[in-house]
Amino acid sequence: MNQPRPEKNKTFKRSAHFAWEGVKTAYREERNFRFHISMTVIVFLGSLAFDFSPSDYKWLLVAVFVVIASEILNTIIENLVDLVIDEYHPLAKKVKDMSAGIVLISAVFSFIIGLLLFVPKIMTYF
Ligand SMILES: Nc1ncnc2c1ncn2[C@@H]1O[C@H](COP(=O)(O)OP(=O)(O)OP(=O)(O)O)[C@@H](O)[C@H]1O
Repeated sequence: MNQPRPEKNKTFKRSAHFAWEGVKTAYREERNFRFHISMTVIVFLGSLAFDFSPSDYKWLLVAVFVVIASEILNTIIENLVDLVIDEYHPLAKKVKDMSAGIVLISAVFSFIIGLLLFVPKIMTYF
């Protein structure tokens, strides 16, 4: 398992390549990440049915990126905990639960933004 540490990325292109690899890994391995990406697509397609202003789209982007970024952060923390310890430990539980809490809080934030954006637009149809 012990392999020499890979060389540090020397170019922006190489760094971007490995960063993209990380995003692809999160997509492949994390069901919740795929769920949030699907929700993002649905929300943006849904927004086309309404008269969204540039400011509305700005908030939509913030809501979407907050959830996706916190999902990646949660995945990083879970993997790091598993790397350090593979048996039950109360601290590992604390760290993983708090990490999941980040996702929960950002999902609630995004849900509220979604309600504030979509509900008034939907109401105009009634
Ligand atoms: N090493 C550990 N020691 C103590 N509790 C743990 C440990 N690993 C996981 N847990 C508990 O199990 C829960 C689920 O952990 P797990 O790593 O399976 O995350 P997950 O359910 O796969 O999360 P996600 O759905 O975000 O991928 C944690 O929130 C924590 O309460």
